[in-house]
Amino acid sequence: MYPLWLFAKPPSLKKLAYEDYDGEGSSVGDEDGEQSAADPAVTPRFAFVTTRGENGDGGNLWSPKLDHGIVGAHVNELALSPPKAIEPRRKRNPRSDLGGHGDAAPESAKNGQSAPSTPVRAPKRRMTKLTWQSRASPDKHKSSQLGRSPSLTRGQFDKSCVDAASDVGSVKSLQQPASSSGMGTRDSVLNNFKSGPGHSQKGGVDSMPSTPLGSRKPRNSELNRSITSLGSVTSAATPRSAKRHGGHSSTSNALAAAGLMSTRANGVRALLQNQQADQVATEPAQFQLEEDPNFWQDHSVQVLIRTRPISNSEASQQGHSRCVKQESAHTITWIGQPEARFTFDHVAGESISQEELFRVAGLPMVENCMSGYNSCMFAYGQTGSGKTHTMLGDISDLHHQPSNNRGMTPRVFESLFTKIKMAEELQKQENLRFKCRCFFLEIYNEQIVDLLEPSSFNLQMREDANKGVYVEGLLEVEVQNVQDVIHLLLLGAANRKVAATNMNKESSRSHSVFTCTIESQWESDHMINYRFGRLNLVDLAGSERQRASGADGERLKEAASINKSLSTLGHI
Ligand SMILES: Nc1ncnc2c1ncn2[C@@H]1O[C@H](COP(=O)(O)OP(=O)(O)OP(=O)(O)O)[C@@H](O)[C@H]1O
Repeated sequence: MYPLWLFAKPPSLKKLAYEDYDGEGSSVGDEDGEQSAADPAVTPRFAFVTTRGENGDGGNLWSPKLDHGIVGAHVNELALSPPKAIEPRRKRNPRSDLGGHGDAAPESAKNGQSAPSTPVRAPKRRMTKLTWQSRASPDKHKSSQLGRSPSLTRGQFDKSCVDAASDVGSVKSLQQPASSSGMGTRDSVLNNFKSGPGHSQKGGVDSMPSTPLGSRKPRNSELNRSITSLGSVTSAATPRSAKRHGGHSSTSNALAAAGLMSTRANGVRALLQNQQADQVATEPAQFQLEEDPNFWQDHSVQVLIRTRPISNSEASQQGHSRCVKQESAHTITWIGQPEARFTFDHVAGESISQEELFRVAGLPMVENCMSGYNSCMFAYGQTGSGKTHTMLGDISDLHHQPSNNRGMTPRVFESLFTKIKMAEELQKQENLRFKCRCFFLEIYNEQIVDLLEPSSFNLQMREDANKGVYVEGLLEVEVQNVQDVIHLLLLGAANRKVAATNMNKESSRSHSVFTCTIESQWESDHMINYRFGRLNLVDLAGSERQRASGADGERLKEAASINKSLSTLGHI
């Protein structure tokens, strides 16, 4: 099951919302049936969501249809973080906290089997951190009457959390069949949802009306059209009424902002006339991202939204004013009509540095992987929103003069090898040794290509009783230090398919996956102990609308493949 997410599309906010409305766990779409939803079958641990700081045709959140509440988000990055489906770290043997090497694991663990000595418990399931709140909606009353909560839930990810319960320290555990965590999990998620907004740990659902589920069933046409062309994420999440009356906002310049929104809905025009828009400072308020280790221990999956700054060209075309404002470290508000507030686990403002982001999202993953937990971080979002910037960043001179703009991946490995060195030093007497192996692949036009050996293309995925799901013929390289990883990153980045589009002059045309298997062994009580953890860093290709990106010919074919595979993510 593990690699399936490579082809998958993280659920948009809309999908998350509709998933709960639907209440059946089946695929759903909007009235155009362009998008589907299902639980992602991976064990995502941390989710990024980033947004373009641009307010043109490809906005990032959709204006809600009043009687549906929130529709969706063109969420830009989803990255996943450490599994918490396991015994809380604070209860473990102190030695394991140094690198997680205190638990005696049997010899059988060597071949990728879980160490039975590690207790596993179901993860704490929590309600949404993705919520939507309507304020100053002229139809607020109507909305309540309809009894549809506009709140969003990230409950789908909870399934992954439960899956994560079984992936303690082993590759094998990642390979469970999807069915092993099927409806029961979803049911629990829905039950949680049904139990009301009070279960939300953070976020603005308090004022939400209670929500009867199942108010929206998927139609056949919706299901059939779930595989969509590029840009459908936006259009799928745009209410039909908005589409009908929307269109390009001629005055979208005024809304250029680091934000999440649809510029296609009437609300945008209304917004332009709204004096509130003037209140939005050109310089957004800044909030500190929380570095709260306990939070990570208690929650398996996190969604972080990152807003990128407006680029010079956007500023010259659209101006500097913003249409969203950040109200806290967890909420971001679109100042439209109706005003809409979105809540995430973390909101990273446009001023956040790569270093800060790494400390919040990357560091916990490193620690987790060293302790034998599988972790995954992936970036999802619209083209040009900053996924590659976040995941890879500036890796031009990493050997000699690392740039402050280097992204998550190089930082994760810098930290990993520093920690490995320390742990090996600390547990010298136990003869602790780490071994790391990496592969780097891309999925381009629905084909798997080895980025470290580009002559190997159209690689096949296989399933094996021992190895689980794997890509046949993929080169896996042992790395001993951060320089080795940098070498692989540079090699892979050079081989990755990139092309210029109207929306991004270096647009990734493929999904890339950098995976490192971290294996450790040490001796204690006359036994050899083994531990495995896997770290997946994924930079998905961006969703785009053909009209906005200007893709044609080969670019258009790529775009269709990208969108198809992103949509497929929703089926897993
Ligand atoms: N947080 C940021 N700060 C400064 N510049 C950024 C930031 N995020 C993105 N950018 C810049 O925006 C441009 C587009 O970013 P990037 O290529 O990472 O987008 P993307 O989401 O990966 O797009 P695609 O899906 O088309 O590959 C790049 O020039 C990048 O340097």
